[in-house]
Amino acid sequence: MTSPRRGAEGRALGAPVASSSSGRFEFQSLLSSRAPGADPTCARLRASESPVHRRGSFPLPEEARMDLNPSFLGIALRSLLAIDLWLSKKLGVCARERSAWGSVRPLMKLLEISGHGIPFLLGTLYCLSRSDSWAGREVLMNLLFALLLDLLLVALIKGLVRRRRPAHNQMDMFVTLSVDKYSFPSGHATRAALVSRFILNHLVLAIPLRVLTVLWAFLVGLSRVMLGRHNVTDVAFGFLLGYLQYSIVDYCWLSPHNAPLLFVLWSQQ
Ligand SMILES: CC(C)=CCC/C(C)=C/COP(=O)(O)O
Repeated sequence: MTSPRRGAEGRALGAPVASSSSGRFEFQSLLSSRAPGADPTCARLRASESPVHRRGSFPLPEEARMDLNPSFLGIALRSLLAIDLWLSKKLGVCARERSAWGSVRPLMKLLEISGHGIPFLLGTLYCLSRSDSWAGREVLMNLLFALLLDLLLVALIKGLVRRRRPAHNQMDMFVTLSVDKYSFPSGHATRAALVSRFILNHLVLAIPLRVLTVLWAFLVGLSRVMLGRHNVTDVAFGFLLGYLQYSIVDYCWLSPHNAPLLFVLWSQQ
């Protein structure tokens, strides 16, 4: 086995793990591409920049490890991305009418509408206008705040990340915003996680209804991938974001005590 000191010299480190049969092919190729011989310009720069080299010695093993870490992270991220794309394509079985599960597409589109922002916003506004109790108004006001916060955060992240929707997606969605051409994170998944956590915390429901609420959120997320709208990671991150958004709403909970003006104004409508 190569000693760490010898490993830090570059080429020599890669050589002993050259065999792909040893199961270390990627590791070896990673080291080779990092080796001074692989890129002479880079090698010169790295050698002259290294404080250890200036002292006329070899880099310490720790330094070599730090140098390699970003590449391991890069490889891990690229692998995750490749798995994500492969799995998302495999699961996109309702992306088109003639896809393998094309006949289930209408059901998936129903789930899509059930998690859309418009029915939730209109429904909350309607209930607010009909509510005659302060307690009910307080919960609905916070639900409205949660839905608006969700739209804002998702639009912000989609605009920043700008990940394209999967190539197999058919862009035939019901009312979208301009950022909805991007897919990360899934707005349906954030809303499903946020609303279901909100419902579970503020409505007194029998166990079967609580289970149904969680199942609905899960199915909304799954339908995004099956319809080919999203990759798996868009939905997974969406669930996480929606879950965290509820914590923000809970922390900033609006009440007649901390936002009296809002409640007075609304009751005068
Ligand atoms: C127009 C309004 C009020 C909301 C847009 C809702 C929408 C279309 C979100 C996109 O969801 P995905 O990111 O899951 O595709």
